[in-house]
Amino acid sequence: MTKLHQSATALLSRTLSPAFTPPRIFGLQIRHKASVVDDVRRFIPQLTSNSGKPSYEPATLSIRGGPTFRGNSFGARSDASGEAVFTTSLVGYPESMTDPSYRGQILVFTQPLIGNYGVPSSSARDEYGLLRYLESTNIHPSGIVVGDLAHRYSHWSAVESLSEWCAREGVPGVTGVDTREIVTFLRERGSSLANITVGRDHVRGDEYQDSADTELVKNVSTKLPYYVPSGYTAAPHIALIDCGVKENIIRSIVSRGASITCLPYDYPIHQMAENFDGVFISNGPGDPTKCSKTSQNLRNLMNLNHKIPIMGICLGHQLLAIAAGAKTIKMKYGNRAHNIPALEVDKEGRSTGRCHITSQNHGYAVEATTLPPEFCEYFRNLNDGSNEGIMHKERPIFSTQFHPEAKGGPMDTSYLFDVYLENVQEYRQHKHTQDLLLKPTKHEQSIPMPLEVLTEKRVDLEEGDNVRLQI
Ligand SMILES: NC(=O)CC[C@H](N)C(=O)O
Repeated sequence: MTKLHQSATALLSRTLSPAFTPPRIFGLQIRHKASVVDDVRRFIPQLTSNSGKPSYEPATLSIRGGPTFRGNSFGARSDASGEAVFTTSLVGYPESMTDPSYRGQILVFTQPLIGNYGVPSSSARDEYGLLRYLESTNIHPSGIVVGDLAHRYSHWSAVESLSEWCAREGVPGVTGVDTREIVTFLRERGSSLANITVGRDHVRGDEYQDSADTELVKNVSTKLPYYVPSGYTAAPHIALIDCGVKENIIRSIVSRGASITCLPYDYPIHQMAENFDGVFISNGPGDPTKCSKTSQNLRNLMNLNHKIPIMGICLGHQLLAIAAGAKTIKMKYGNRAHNIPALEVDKEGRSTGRCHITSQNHGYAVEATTLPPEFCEYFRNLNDGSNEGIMHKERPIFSTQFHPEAKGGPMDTSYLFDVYLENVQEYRQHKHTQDLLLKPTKHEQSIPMPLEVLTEKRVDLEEGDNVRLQI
């Protein structure tokens, strides 16, 4: 059993160490200043007209080389194009729609009634300054398809209807179509490009745009580093490579007592790693092979620093696997659901007997057979046998295809954040001991502040950025 497996087992039954009790004092964090990317062009086609008022007109969903489904529009009066994918999740449409990993896709919900509990505030923040209800500030799919849109909604947290929200965000929706038939087609044929047209029929010559052709990760990643404090003065400090991070990933880390600096997806982390106690790679949209800058930086990091703990989720998992030398494939129609069984396996690939119900949203997967000998599979999908996680056999490095931070659940695998922070704490103690041995006079306070280090070392920060990034 590796150390990671041992600590995972131990963590299932134990409570967190006092160092990780939730903080009580919280500093103001600056994510809202540094990470808002509203100057970035969304991947949606030109709006035909967008009054901000919901449109209820005849609308179509047409699949390239496949059928056209006629229904009615809701949300924005605009056309949309993108890869049509489906999710079988029963709840959590506001969270799914604000997951940056859906950027540029047309999202079909198989749960027939969508919108019945409305949409919560997109500006409410929690004690960490993180969005309280949503995974990012914007809707990311280019269009939404539902069987039966609920015009009336009821929930204590709702501030608007699904249709009003989509209209405000410039995202069109189609309702009144048979989503069972759409999904049957997508399962047979695989995820396909599709168009939504509002107020008119789809005509020959309407182009199908493939969001994979755009720089998806670049568009959703933070443009500048920003800092999210945990509230502790001497908290462990994590470098999070933001490929389109979901708010609840950040929350899952800071609520466990570590502070985070979120870095742009192409940040040369290997040049900076000694300033952090751990590295985290987030989820994100698109094909992982298109994000080669990030996987190259990770490869350099793993070559240079043999001890730093690393954890990745979803796209982060795929990028870590690529950095290690493995290959990824495009799946036929992907896995998007909140109830997918992932079996834990040991170094020899045998079941440990532990199976978790997991939340997922991905169209690519790591080919476990291509992993180098120093890595092994960590979890495996019990439905289709696809890879669900990898781990380094000796070093504190692991990643999962599923989402341990899933909101609103299932929470089965949230213990993996505890495993990661345990690794971080251990590494930090090791670094501290080394420091004392090498430089006995060094005091903890001399650890450079993230911003000092970032502004000093990052050459392409623009003048004045450090002013915006006051901590
Ligand atoms: N949720 C994610 O990070 C998705 C990863 C990747 N874009 C995929 O579809 O496989």
